Amino acid sequence: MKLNINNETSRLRAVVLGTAKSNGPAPTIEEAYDPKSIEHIKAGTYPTEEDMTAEMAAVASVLKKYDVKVYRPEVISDYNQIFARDIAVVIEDKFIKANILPDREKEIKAIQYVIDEIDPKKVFKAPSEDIHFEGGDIMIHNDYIFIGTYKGEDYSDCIVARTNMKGVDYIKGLFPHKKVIEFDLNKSMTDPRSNALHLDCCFQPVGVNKAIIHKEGFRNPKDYEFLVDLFGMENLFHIDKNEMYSMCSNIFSIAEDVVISEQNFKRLNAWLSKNGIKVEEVPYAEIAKQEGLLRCSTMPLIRD
Ligand SMILES: NC(=[NH2+])NCCC[C@H](N)C(=O)O
Repeated sequence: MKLNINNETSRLRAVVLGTAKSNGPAPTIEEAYDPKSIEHIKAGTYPTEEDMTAEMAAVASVLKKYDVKVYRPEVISDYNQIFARDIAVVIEDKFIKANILPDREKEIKAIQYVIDEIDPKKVFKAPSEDIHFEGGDIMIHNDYIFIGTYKGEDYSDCIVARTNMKGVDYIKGLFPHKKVIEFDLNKSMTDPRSNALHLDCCFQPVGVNKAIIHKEGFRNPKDYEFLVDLFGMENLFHIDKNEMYSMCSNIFSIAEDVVISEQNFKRLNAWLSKNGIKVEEVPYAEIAKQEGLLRCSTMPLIRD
């Protein structure tokens, strides 16, 4: 398989879509690693395997309709394998295994059969354990690579901060010809409305020249201003903290003019349609309870 990813929106040909099968019983509060899951565990509304499996099947059928080759992870029993995005990242023709949160370490094994189809010279793994990065924080945007990180002094105690500056530097070293820009994100282990868990929870390019953005997700206003200058204010769709909480920035592009989005994102979906982007609506509100959505549960391998 020849990998090819240069941006977030070119026509998709092959993708890994996570699975909710054998997701295991609802975790305890101690086992959870994001504040939105904790909120639902406490409220007794943590999503069921049955509901999440049905939601992911709806995504699989949209991908099938567009003739996208879909790979699913092999099922590891009682293990959360929904968020395929984070376990590796494909940039150009390289497959880079993530150094992920230890709770999620086993997820990569389940796609070894996909990795086996890639030229081993194109498969990378960071050389040391203290280099942290997850796919949800990394976005290729043509000449740029955008990376979400957290520069707070409490990084090592913060389980919602998944990419450190060593991770940023590692990616920089692999792609010296790209402009690698890091963004310092706001994190909260207690309030999901103030937690930009990954970069794709507060920002994502869409269409040809547009993007969805949550200003308050950025710790440093200069990072937000950089994106305003790059995309142009008129091309940005701003979401508020409740929309970030619903994961509005985490839709998934099949092409510059086709996205998969959640059926309840009325304001966003209307803006997309108005801008000539076809919206394939799916139900994904149960998965959203785990602080991830469509981008998080997909890992593109080949785009045009
Ligand atoms: N790319 C993403 N935003 N992934 C979301 C992952 C959510 C998952 N509950 C975690 O904390 O790891």
